[in-house]
Amino acid sequence: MIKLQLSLAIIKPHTVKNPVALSYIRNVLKNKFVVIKTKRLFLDKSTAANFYIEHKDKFFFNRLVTFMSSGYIDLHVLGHKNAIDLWRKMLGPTKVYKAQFEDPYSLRGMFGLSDTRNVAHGSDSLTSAEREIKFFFPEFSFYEWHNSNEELYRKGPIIFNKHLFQHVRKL
Ligand SMILES: Nc1ccn([C@@H]2O[C@H](COP(=O)(O)OP(=O)(O)OP(=O)(O)O)[C@@H](O)[C@H]2O)c(=O)n1
Ligand SMILES: Nc1ncnc2c1ncn2[C@@H]1O[C@H](COP(=O)(O)OP(=O)(O)O)[C@@H](O)[C@H]1O
Ligand SMILES: [Mg+2]
Repeated sequence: MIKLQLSLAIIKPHTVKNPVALSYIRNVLKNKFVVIKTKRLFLDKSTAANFYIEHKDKFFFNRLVTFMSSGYIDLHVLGHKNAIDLWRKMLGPTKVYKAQFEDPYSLRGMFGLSDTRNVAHGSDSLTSAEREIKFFFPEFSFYEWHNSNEELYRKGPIIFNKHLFQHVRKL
């Protein structure tokens, strides 16, 4: 038995504004993952800076923070037995030319505009997934997830609620 792992996906502002990319990506999320939580936010600069604090000394930090607070973002907590690696594999390489050259049908290969505007974010480890989910969903209980919800989502039955853009238990 392999338990569902959680990852955080963030659909970045330029993608939320692109109906073709957004509907393609939503279709992937809905069909390949269990979507546990979804919400749309407009970040202010200081929240975006806190989220990306590990990059504070990089040359691209300022443009990254400005970009991430330039429009709505969609947050999705994804469940899958291999959620972290699978979502990052679907994203493809961080840098747009590398993505286009090495993995043209990855999401970044297809929809990336630049190294900053590279479609979406994905947690890169178990530790960062937990930090990032807590960052945007402070009410999310990891205790409850591990002790009851994980099994309920894994064994089902679940249905997809398209208004919430979440899978929910079928009662
Ligand atoms: N000090 C720098 C500045 C830029 N670059 C690289 O140079 C390329 C072009 O970057 P940029 O000017 O940032 O492209 P933009 O189209 O302006 O994209 P964005 O602002 O969305 O990042 C990118 O591969 C970037 O990683 C770099 O390696 N070192
Ligand atoms: N060389 C770069 N030039 C511009 N922006 C960058 C560059 N590297 C990373 N970024 C931006 O910072 C974000 C975080 O970087 P990083 O954590 O290294 O990549 P990833 O999102 O693939 O985990 C990237 O998704 C991208 O938006
Ligand atoms: Mg990263």
